[in-house]
Amino acid sequence: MIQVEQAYKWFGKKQALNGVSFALEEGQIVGLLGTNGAGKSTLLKAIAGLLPLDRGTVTIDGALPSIATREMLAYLPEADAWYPWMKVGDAMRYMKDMYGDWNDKKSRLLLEFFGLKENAAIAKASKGTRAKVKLLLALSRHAKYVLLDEPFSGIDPLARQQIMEAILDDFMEEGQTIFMSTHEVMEVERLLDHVLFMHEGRLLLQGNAETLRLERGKSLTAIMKEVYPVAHV
Ligand SMILES: Nc1ncnc2c1ncn2[C@@H]1O[C@H](COP(=O)(O)OP(=O)(O)OP(=O)(O)O)[C@@H](O)[C@H]1O
Repeated sequence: MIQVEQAYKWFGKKQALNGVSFALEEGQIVGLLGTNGAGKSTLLKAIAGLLPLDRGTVTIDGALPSIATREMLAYLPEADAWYPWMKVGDAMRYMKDMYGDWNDKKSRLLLEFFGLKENAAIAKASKGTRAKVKLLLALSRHAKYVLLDEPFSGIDPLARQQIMEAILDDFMEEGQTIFMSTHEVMEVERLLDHVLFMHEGRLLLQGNAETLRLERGKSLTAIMKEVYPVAHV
């Protein structure tokens, strides 16, 4: 279980997290939805063990973020995570060397699914192709928790749908938890088991997706419009 309790983070005077608390059960697809600057990336980095909180705690299966918890987490960052000279195959080998849970068979299937070439230079690839490389690198690990920060950014809408369906049907592993940030609630609505709505460092609403839909008699997309201050949607 990923547990976040009373998380606070400041960057100078800017407060990025303002008392965020939640717990994520295993085996779920969780959406982290929110406005620009809501604190989504900051929260994911704190869980990934890349950014210390100023106050509060993150625990992963009861342990504070450390080298050991990083082994349990695959993290897809918003920024590119490879050296500029790397080809797709170099990035795959780099991740294989870094993480003992790299799954060669799955990485081959993902390579084929995304239509990527091992000898293609990543730096010269389109934004959408680079997003696919990042997804390949994150999903090829046999990690219990997969953190995806804006994973579909730059990928065209048609391909996004196919990728989401493939993640759900073919690439998500038993018991794995996928926690992903996105602005596109309508696109991911069908995928999500659980949802967190963030705004200006706070959680506005969170819960089981189906329960929220039943309680409020509307889609997550409509709920999102309802919970966010109009000027910021
Ligand atoms: N390294 C940093 N230095 C200074 N301010 C930062 C830093 N990282 C984040 N912030 C600020 O903290 C706030 C939260 O940023 P964060 O990137 O977590 O939001 P986000 O929800 O991921 O936004 P977006 O959807 O636009 O990517 C923003 O106001 C941002 O400008």
